[in-house]
Amino acid sequence: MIDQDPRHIAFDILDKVHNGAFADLALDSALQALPDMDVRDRALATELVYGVLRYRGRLDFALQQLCRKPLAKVEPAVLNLLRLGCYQILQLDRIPNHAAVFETVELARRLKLQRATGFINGILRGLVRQAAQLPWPDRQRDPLDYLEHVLSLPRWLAARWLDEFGAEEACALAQAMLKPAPYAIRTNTLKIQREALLATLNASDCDAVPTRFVPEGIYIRQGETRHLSGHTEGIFQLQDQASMLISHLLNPQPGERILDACAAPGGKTTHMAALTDNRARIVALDLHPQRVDLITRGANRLGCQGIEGHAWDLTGVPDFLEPASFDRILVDAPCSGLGVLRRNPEIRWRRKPADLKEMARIQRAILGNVAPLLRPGGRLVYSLCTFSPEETQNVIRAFTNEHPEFTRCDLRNETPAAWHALFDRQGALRTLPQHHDDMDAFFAVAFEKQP
Ligand SMILES: C[S@@+](CC[C@H](N)C(=O)[O-])C[C@H]1O[C@@H](n2cnc3c(N)ncnc32)[C@H](O)[C@@H]1O
Repeated sequence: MIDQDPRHIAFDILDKVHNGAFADLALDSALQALPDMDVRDRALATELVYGVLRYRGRLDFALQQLCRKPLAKVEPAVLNLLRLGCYQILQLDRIPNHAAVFETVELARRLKLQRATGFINGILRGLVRQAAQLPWPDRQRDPLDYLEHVLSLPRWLAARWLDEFGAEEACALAQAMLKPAPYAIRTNTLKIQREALLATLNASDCDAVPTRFVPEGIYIRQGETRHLSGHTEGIFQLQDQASMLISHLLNPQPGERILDACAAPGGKTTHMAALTDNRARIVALDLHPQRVDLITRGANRLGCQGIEGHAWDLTGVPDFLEPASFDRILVDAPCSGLGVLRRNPEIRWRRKPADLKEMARIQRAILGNVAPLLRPGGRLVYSLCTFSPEETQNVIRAFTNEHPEFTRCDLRNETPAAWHALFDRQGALRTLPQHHDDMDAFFAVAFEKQP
């Protein structure tokens, strides 16, 4: 029988993440394999995985106060056990400290790490004794240390955010990125209207409210939707509100030919199909063939038509597509993902400073290769779930220098006044969770090609 202990499952997932897996995918597949697992145990396993990954910086600071050798020298499995125990002691009120210590040591035994049980027991018991006296850095005196050790950012990222936003904003952003992401869904307007879906959800166990900006968005404040038949029937799609804004900014129209350049898993492709009432022809490209399959499957579930998927690496010229043959192009580019740390908490530990320049290089190549495909007078939207200057303003500057036929649009001129707080002074979209209805941090800019 597979072990249904939530701490054991959390440990396994953290181990997989340490070896390169994505936490959300690894956790989903582990929990799917255990359909009979108690709902509270599933919630605890999820909380432990996401909590340890989000708070790792804070946990490691606390553990280092109790551990004589540098944590980097502790073997990874033992360190993950320590983090699991530490998270329960420092962050979870509902678990008594003695239970957190006992369960962690027991788990070490079950994992055949007997040799480390004394070490783990000593550190966690020391932590329980000293938790109230840990020397946390002071936010006013040392914001960089505070961002690193209290708000759990790797030091290079803490230093960047401090530089980009100033201490107060950097702390507000880092604090927001420690919270669980909101549970947002997009009404599939091909099948149902938002009011009707809200009524259905609220008549079940959910507490559902409309999103503030996007007309088809819904926040589920409490309850689950996965078990509802509506998911398999395709009446909604899990999607963040910021991500839903992007297809609106492209503004696709029925009868048009649209390129979704980096389309998988298809959240925005299927949204565009819905916005055009299935009357646009959408070419959806992605690097990985198996990810193109996700677009097709999503489109089938949601009843979307007119979508044609192809695998293509857009750092090369897509010579199978006619120049000037698209009315609109969306480049929802691969990026550093720093705007979605709440959803993919392992990203904060995986990203390295050099990644930002490398992502920018790919983004510039993709934009350069799709530019000739847009017809004169057509519209291109470049969007990202990040906000680093390398991937935003630097890429845009390089693109407009190399392509003077593209002019930037001020998105405030074409969107409802209620949305204007979402745009910067140049009219680019810049959402931040601490300011904008708890949305993910997205960036988007629109261009028009000279007629
Ligand atoms: C931000 S995700 C797209 C999300 C998608 N637009 C949605 O809303 O569901 C970026 C996508 O770009 C794809 N990608 C990465 N490198 C690429 C390349 N060189 N050419 C084409 N697609 C690429 C990735 O596989 C990934 O699916």
